[in-house]
Amino acid sequence: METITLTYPLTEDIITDYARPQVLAIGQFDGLHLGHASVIQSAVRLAAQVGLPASVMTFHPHPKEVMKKGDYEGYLTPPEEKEEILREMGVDYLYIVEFNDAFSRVSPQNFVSGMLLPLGTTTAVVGFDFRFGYRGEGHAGMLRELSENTMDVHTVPPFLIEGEKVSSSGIRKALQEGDVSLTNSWLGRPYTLKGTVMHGEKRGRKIGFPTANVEPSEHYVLPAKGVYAVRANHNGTWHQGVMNVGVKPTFHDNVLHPTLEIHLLDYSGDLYGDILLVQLIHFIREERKFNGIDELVSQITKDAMTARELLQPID
Ligand SMILES: Cc1cc2nc3c(=O)[nH]c(=O)nc-3n(C[C@H](O)[C@H](O)[C@H](O)COP(=O)(O)O)c2cc1C
Ligand SMILES: Nc1ncnc2c1ncn2[C@@H]1O[C@H](COP(=O)(O)OP(=O)(O)O)[C@@H](O)[C@H]1O
Repeated sequence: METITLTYPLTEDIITDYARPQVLAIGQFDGLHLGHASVIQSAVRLAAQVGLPASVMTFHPHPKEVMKKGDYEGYLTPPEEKEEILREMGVDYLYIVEFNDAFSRVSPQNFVSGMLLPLGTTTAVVGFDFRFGYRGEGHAGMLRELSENTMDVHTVPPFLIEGEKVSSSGIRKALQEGDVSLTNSWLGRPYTLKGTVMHGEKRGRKIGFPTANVEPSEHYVLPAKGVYAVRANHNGTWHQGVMNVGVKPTFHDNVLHPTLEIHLLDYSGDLYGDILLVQLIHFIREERKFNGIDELVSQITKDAMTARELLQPID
């Protein structure tokens, strides 16, 4: 898969290098959840049927981040992770359109005539609720007409789980409520965060539970405060672990921003400066204020046992 950053209007170089007949799935696709996967898989299937490349067009930064609407909570899948997932899905070209103030004002007509058609899009594949162009005035039903019938358009129906429409907003809400089970079932994989291990207060090792403090590498949607069973990948090896997302009320008052701390169950070594990929597997309990270190340690010991029981053995 090749990743290409696009700006509007397209440059002559981009058109020379990338204009070709292609099947293009278009969307924000934050989360790449099962609904998004069904749109992208439709594009990959259609492309294979007609012998054309399968492409995906997405937008970065997230429009809500740029428009500063105030309800922007972060990414479920930052660009790098999106790229990895799309590569595995068999996508040939990933176009990342730079979303900025000027792009937000491009009309639906100009998006089609200045972006989709010059790239050679023969078929556009979009979700049922796809909106595009200034103020989201464009919708799936307008794409064919705006292309003057030169583009085929496939609209993919909502993906339902137990009668509910899988959506990025539903996943964000579930994560912020600590509902790992719904999050992972709608994503079709465990929610994953990536970050670097930073120095903390050095208390963990003294109480028998060293915890790697993970500073997220991107502006992720953070899970609710609480304790989770996790799997963590360090240099290609998966470990079982138990993570606290919180403000450590036993030791601190008035901390605003939660930190992510992971105790790996069967590990000892130096992780500082290293990258961990952390998969949320189960929610265990809410964070609490304990009456002293002994109570906290006895609870963390129980949490570690619970995590061990909840996590499947790793092959
Ligand atoms: C599994 C687990 C559960 C935790 N639960 C709580 C909790 O409920 N309340 C709390 O104040 N701190 C909790 N902590 C955070 C500990 O207070 C923290 O790991 C310890 O103070 C070490 O901090 P340090 O890594 O900055 O040295 C938890 C930590 C772990 C690993
Ligand atoms: N099983 C383990 N799980 C997590 N970190 C570990 C483990 N064993 C050793 N470490 C190391 O210990 C550090 C955490 O120790 P801790 O005393 O909590 O210090 P800090 O407050 O700086 O996080 C980790 O960053 C890592 O380098």
